[in-house]
Amino acid sequence: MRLKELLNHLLHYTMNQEADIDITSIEMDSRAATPGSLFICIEGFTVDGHHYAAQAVENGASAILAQKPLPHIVNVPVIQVRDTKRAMAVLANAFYGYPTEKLHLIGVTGTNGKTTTSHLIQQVFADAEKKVGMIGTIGVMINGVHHKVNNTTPESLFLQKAFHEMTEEGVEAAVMEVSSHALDMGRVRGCDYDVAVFTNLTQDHLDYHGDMMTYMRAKGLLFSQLGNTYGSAKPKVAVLNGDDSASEHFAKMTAAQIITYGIDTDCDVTAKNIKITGRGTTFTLVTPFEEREVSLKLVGKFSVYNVLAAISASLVSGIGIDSVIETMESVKGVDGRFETVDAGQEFTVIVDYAHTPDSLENALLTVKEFAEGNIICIAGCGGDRDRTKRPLMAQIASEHSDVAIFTSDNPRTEDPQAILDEMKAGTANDNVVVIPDRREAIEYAVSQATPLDIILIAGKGHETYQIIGKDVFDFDDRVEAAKAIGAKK
Ligand SMILES: CC(=O)N[C@H]1[C@@H](OP(=O)(O)OP(=O)(O)OC[C@H]2O[C@@H](n3ccc(=O)[nH]c3=O)[C@H](O)[C@@H]2O)O[C@H](CO)[C@@H](O)[C@@H]1O[C@H](C)C(=O)N[C@@H](C)C(=O)N[C@H](CCC(=O)O)C(=O)O
Ligand SMILES: Nc1ncnc2c1ncn2[C@@H]1O[C@H](COP(=O)(O)OP(=O)(O)OP(=O)(O)O)[C@@H](O)[C@H]1O
Ligand SMILES: N[C@H](CCC[C@H](N)C(=O)O)C(=O)O
Ligand SMILES: [Mg+2]
Repeated sequence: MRLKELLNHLLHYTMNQEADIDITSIEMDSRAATPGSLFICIEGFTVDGHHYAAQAVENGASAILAQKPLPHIVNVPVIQVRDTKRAMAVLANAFYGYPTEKLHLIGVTGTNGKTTTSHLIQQVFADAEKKVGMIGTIGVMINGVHHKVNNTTPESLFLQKAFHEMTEEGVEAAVMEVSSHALDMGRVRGCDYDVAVFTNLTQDHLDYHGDMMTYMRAKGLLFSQLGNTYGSAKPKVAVLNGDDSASEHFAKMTAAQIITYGIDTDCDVTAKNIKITGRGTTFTLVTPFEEREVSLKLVGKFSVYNVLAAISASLVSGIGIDSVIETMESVKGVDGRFETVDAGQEFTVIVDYAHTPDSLENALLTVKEFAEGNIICIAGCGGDRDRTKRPLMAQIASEHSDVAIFTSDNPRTEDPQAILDEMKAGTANDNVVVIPDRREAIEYAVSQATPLDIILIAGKGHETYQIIGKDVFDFDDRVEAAKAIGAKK
């Protein structure tokens, strides 16, 4: 695309020189710049991309977009705007041909359940033989092909590129997790959502947002961004959890139509007669049109919420109810979410991604519903993350288990023992054992387990690494548990 044509999409900018050049890629990392690139300087949390403009030019970049003067760059055009991140969202969208306007785009936000709900919706579309894409914690999937990502919701440049690839592959619908960080940092600006789903709001990420009200407002941006297309054949829909009071705020923030789901309050889509066992969950689904019996392989009340959210989003997306229910009944689970490890042992081992107070409590209460022996819970709290959730998670772990083992979960640049001390301060219960090394913690849990016991290994789910300092080591709770079971035999 010609640079001038691209810049036509911006209202205001200044330029140090006239240039009629072709732009073949947009990059925000100087190391990826090549001849033909427009390099965008982003002020990050760790470094300032403006310092890398010269390196981008050395690597061949044909133009630079900045929000500060760069007088030392004279050989290539320097375009200056007020806010490069905002401009990047506009330019990436234009460069890739406004891909989300060609997709049925579903965004899922909330503290817990985004990955699970997104996977359920994705599976509905795949089973209905629609080409589908997905973006989230576990990666980017385009027509069943997996690509790794660094963020649950990537930067606008990466997002628009992924959507473009989806349209090139003939994808009709895309479902994505929308994190509060992404909403706050403008990563999803310009995404044309058709359906926005809210799972729930409980404590997390207060290191970033500061307080719950600010955290909630960030989540609300998804609903205020949901387009207003009255009279259109394809209305925009907000799918809200009626049992969570934050939905009242989101309902006010959107001009879209609203459908509510829930269990405890009067909602459009609801579940009654819920029966939970260790092997699955059954309930009666009630929609505005009919009642249907549903039998899930997923366990726990929280799973019913995710399923109701996914059913609502799928129905408003035009998928027939028979097909939607068939998918819900067939889904065995999501990678690292309530995943059982079976290495021939007589006790149960469950690996789960609960890393917030609410999700840990839900996971443990679910285990309690069917536990016949002791519950042994392994829990840890991430370093360089919300410190205020540490004592809360510790208290929940010890209160709802017979043995609580506190261990490391990605200590990152913090001292692992200091994180454990902050956890330990949250509980006076005497059923707590502190074992900083996660492998040893798992070995200890396995050594203590007797038939009928349940070990819940929380926090890392699908993760296949442990981050200590800045180093990333191979580590998979499922593999470690199987090894420990093998060694016990
Ligand atoms: C705090 C935060 O959100 N950081 C994000 C941010 O990184 P940063 O600000 O540190 O970037 P930086 O390293 O300072 O670099 C600034 C600029 O200089 C450029 N640069 C840098 C070095 C160089 O040699 N050349 C160069 O051009 C970089 O490419 C970048 O454009 O921009 C990066 C690129 O988009 C993100 O990957 C990174 O997310 C980090 C990994 C992260 O951990 N983020 C978390 C807090 C987050 O966003 N989490 C949510 C999920 C939460 C949930 O699941 O509930 C998420 O959506 O992932
Ligand atoms: N609806 C829910 N309500 C409460 N807890 C849930 C819910 N769904 C899942 N969980 C718990 O939260 C954990 C994480 O679930 P999931 O990965 O789906 O959430 P997420 O919102 O994508 O998390 P992240 O913010 O890390 O991407 C699960 O392992 C489970 O313990
Ligand atoms: N998206 C979450 C994931 C946390 C997973 C947990 N294992 C940890 O490292 O704290 C975060 O980045 O805060
Ligand atoms: Mg997720």
